[in-house]
Amino acid sequence: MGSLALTCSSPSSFLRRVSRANEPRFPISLPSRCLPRSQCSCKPQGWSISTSLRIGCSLERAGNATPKNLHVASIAAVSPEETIENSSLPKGDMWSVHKFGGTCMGTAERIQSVADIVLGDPSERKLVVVSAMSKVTDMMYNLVDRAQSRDDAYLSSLDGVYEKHMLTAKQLLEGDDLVRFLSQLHSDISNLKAMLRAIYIAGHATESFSDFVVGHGELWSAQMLSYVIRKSGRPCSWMDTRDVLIVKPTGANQVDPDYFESGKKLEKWFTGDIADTIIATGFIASTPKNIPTTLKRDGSDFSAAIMGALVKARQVTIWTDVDGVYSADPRKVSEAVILRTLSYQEAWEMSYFGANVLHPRTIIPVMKYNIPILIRNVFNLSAPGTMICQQTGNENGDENSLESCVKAFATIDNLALVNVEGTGMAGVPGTASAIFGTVKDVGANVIMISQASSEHSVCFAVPEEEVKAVSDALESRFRQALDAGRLSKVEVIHNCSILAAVGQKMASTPGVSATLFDSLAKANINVRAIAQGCSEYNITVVLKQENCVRALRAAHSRFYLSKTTLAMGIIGPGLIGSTLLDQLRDQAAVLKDKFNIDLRVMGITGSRAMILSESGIDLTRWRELQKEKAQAADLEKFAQHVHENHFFPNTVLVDCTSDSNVANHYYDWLRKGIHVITPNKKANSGPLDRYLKLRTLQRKSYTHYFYEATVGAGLPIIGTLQGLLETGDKILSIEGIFSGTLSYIFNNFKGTRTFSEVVAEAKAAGYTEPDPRDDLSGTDVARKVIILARESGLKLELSDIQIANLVPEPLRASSSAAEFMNELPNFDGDLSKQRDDAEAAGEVLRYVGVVDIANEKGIVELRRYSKDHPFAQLSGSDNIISFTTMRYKDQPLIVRGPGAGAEVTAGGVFSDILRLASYLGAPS
Ligand SMILES: NC(=O)C1=CN([C@@H]2O[C@H](COP(=O)(O)OP(=O)(O)OC[C@H]3O[C@@H](n4cnc5c(N)ncnc54)[C@H](O)[C@@H]3O)[C@@H](O)[C@H]2O)C=CC1
Ligand SMILES: N[C@@H](CC=O)C(=O)O
Ligand code: NA
Repeated sequence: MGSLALTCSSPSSFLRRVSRANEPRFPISLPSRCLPRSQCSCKPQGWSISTSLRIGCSLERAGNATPKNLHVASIAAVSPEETIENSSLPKGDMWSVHKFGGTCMGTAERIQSVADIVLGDPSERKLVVVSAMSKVTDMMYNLVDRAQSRDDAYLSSLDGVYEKHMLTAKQLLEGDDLVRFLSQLHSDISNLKAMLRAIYIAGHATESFSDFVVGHGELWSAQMLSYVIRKSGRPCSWMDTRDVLIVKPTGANQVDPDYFESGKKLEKWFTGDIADTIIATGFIASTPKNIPTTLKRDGSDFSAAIMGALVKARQVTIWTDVDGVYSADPRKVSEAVILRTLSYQEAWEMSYFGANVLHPRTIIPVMKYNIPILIRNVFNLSAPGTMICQQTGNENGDENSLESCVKAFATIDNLALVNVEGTGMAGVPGTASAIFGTVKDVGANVIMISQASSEHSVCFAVPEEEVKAVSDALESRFRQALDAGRLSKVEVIHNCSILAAVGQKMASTPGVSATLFDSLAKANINVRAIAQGCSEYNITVVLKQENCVRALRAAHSRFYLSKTTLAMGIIGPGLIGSTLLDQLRDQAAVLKDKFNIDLRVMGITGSRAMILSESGIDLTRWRELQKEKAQAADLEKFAQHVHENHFFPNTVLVDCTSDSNVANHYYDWLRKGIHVITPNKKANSGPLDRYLKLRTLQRKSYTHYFYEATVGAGLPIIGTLQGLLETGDKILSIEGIFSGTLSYIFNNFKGTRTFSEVVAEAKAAGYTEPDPRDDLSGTDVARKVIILARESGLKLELSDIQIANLVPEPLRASSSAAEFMNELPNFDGDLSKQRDDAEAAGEVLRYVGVVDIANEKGIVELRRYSKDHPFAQLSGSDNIISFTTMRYKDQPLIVRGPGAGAEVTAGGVFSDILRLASYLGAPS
């Protein structure tokens, strides 16, 4: 204790300060009035007046004398800012402050790397703040805990602490340096042993005892590093920040720096012979009474920021083990990116929301002086890091783009929402105060608050573990109001999370919240509460915890990447499914690069085996993987994996089977927010009530169900019909050749060819259903007729359709498709005769389906058409569908083209997938 503080803003605070700073060691008497500065002649016995830039005088203690009395010459009004402004620190070269955390100081090699970083940049003066070696602070706290619980193991733990530093020092130092360090270490350990023994006997450690013990980690790490730097020839001083940093406890495990006192102490410290490189201890400081204390947990960053402010550093660099601040927690969002810049406010908001950035209190000291903080990775020097600074200009490119105004997303889990509701709250002053007063009385921390201006309800979030006490207290506080009905309820919604979008420019950019909520709606996520302060640095939404990661991914991808990501599960890798997978493989890169659409197949399941992936199956190898890595198929597990266990917010299951059991799941999937795309006709042509339930659900949710390929494969049949209906046209009838298989068969069933021969050809070409009897029986066409009839508003069941069945009666019960194909040649005669009769009349046979809207019926039959009719002109597997409507009455609207086959069908499914992507926000 060498100097007294004589500056303050008022005589009374001066009195407090001097007496606090000096009692009980330096009893002083003070004049009732101070003289003007020019008249100062104070020189109490045993003290000298030292030069000071700030005030008329400050006093230095000479020798061991204690001042008998003290005459204060002047009192200047000096704020802490001025204190720092006028600091008499070495002027000229700028200082930069660097802080290396415990991980950076974890081993001898790492300490050496830190030294190399410091030595590698001779450009300016450096004040390097270091943490204890990793885990040491925990070890030290553990020592205290053990000692006060009278556990003898504190002694062996202390040996462990000694051992760790001794071994590290031996790896780093040699000769006199090593001897000096080890002797200091030894002496510190002996003192600690005595102190811990006292704690052991007392069975209790005061906070200052405990702070004194734990602070040793920093003392040792700082000394070791300074020896290492000196060893390389660079002059280096080391600073025990307990000699410099003065902090005042504020309760709640926090301290406030006393810049004024600290500035003075620092100034004093600099009067010695100080090198241009200083290694300082993080975390530790002294109280105004000179008692060792700490800046509390994670205090080294704070130390660096305070030192930065005290020396008016050009920059404070926080060295850590990540490349910088991410746009979202990279463990939850694989696409999270490192942010190049953040404003102080943004960094502040991010830290509040639990992002591992900086403690908000670290930002305060540097923000005051506009000192930038750079976060850098000690293990990756090539990464530029994240700069936290005052932001004015257009740091991220396009000032007005949504991407640049939302910087990052953060989440807080394990919250509960409390909703206090009732008509008796509106217009009653004091209700909010009574509610939050009650919450305060149980000591709960309110994380966010939302109240609509109708004032009928107040809702707020508190940590889950505090909600029981809060709701009990509210119920008891408002018992009378609840009984009288003025309050209707105190409701608790458990298992909630907060998602916050953070960004300073949100304040001036319209559409940010619309985009955020749109992304959540599209991911089928329900928002329970919303809060946005006037500062608009963040928009906070509360949602169920189980949706939180998906919400985070949806919002992040929508804003940050502006990329539409879709997690897909492919069910039924048969002809269509495998062709689709190959098309996806060939097109994925183009979609990603040119259209910003990222499609990931997270799983493929057949009826017996499935393969799953966390980040997307390599589609160049999916067939091999199916052999090597497959597990037993389980559709529930499959859907759950694709939906939940991935990094993408939007999920689509693509059903490429013809299985009605798979179709039975659509309702449940849509309800869970899983989009469904399919060429499988079973859902839309199955039981009418199931169909209507499914479509009702689809219409009222944001979840999509697309099935273009169920009719006419890739031809735009469903889309055309929907377009006509949605724009107000009225459908009169739909008539056409809906079966690629039957079109192919009758287009080629000419001359002397047999029916069975042409059927085999259609099957080989991939036009038929898995069992060709579905085509020949007319069932497949009837299903398409039903699909179009229902789409047009008719409520028909499959059994309502009259169908001409082409499967010979005896083969309808054949056990397999293969057996049927074997037997079919035996029944060629009948159809050959029908064909020959038609040909003789100048006509052709065509298998057609009709939706007759006026008569509310569907027909599927084999008809004869003259050779110049459009239906007679088809080739290959062409479908032809003619829509007669009020607008297209005289000339029907006709869609024609190949309506079956692997490529065109898979292409139709693929285009549904892209339609979904564009509904979800991909550029159209
Ligand atoms: N082939 C075509 O030209 C067209 C076909 N479609 C429809 O596409 C769908 C697929 O047809 P294809 O690929 O030709 O049939 P496919 O028989 O070649 O493929 C179906 C696949 O689904 C698998 N599967 C069956 N049940 C399953 C289950 N419960 N779980 C998982 N996998 C299961 C089968 O093992 C098979 O791999 C059918 O619904 C069909 O109606 C639609 C338009 C045109
Ligand atoms: N088997 C069907 C194909 C798809 O629906 C057909 O032949 O048209
Ligand atoms: Na189609």
